[in-house]
Amino acid sequence: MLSVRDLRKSYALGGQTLQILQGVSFDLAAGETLALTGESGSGKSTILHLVGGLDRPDAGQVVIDGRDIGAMSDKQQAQLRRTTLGIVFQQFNLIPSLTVADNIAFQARLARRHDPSYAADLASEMGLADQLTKYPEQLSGGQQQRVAIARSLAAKPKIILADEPTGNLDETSADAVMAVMNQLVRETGTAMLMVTHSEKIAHAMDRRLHLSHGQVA
Ligand SMILES: Nc1ncnc2c1ncn2[C@@H]1O[C@H](COP(=O)(O)OP(=O)(O)OP(=O)(O)O)[C@@H](O)[C@H]1O
Repeated sequence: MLSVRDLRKSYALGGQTLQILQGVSFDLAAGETLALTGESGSGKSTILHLVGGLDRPDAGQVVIDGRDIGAMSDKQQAQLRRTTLGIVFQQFNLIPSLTVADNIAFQARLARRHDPSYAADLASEMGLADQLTKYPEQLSGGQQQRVAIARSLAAKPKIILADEPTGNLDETSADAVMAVMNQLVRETGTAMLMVTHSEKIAHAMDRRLHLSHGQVA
């Protein structure tokens, strides 16, 4: 479902070059869940951005569902993101002028896969049933995070890319949200690549990829 080969990425900072990824390779099978761990600054979010086509690598290859994203235009990558990927990043990127219900449906509508009853079920499993007519600014950070998770799942993607999706939640809510995410990805055969600092969450996933010094340790 996802194949990453020899991915390299550096950033220029104040006349210096920071080598962040120095040849990272891994695969993610359909339906598999993979935890991405490593110390702060090790390049975990950078990998998610490169896999999601939000940034381009210096070298290396990302193949999603058989398609090499490096060979695609920005427009083609955006199309692939809409149809194949569910993205939950640290900034939730909710649309302020849309209600919670419309935010949850947003990506599914773009992908022409909006299923109102599935979206409503997701909202209630995420504890958002009473929030559907509110706007993002009226929600807490943890509620906004759950809207972003529900939005990514509602579009029934093949792969979910998630960057610490429960980072803003207390432990009980985080456990509940992770349980729903794990159950749904298993039921629907969705693959998931998730950055986490939590041992408990990493442990509950099929496999772990630990980054250290720019490489898979
Ligand atoms: N656009 C950028 N320009 C310069 N440096 C950057 C840029 N984006 C990331 N970096 C640097 O690259 C390194 C890796 O960042 P990244 O966000 O991928 O780490 P991370 O493992 O996700 O960290 P955390 O666990 O703290 O979220 C960091 O040192 C960061 O400062």
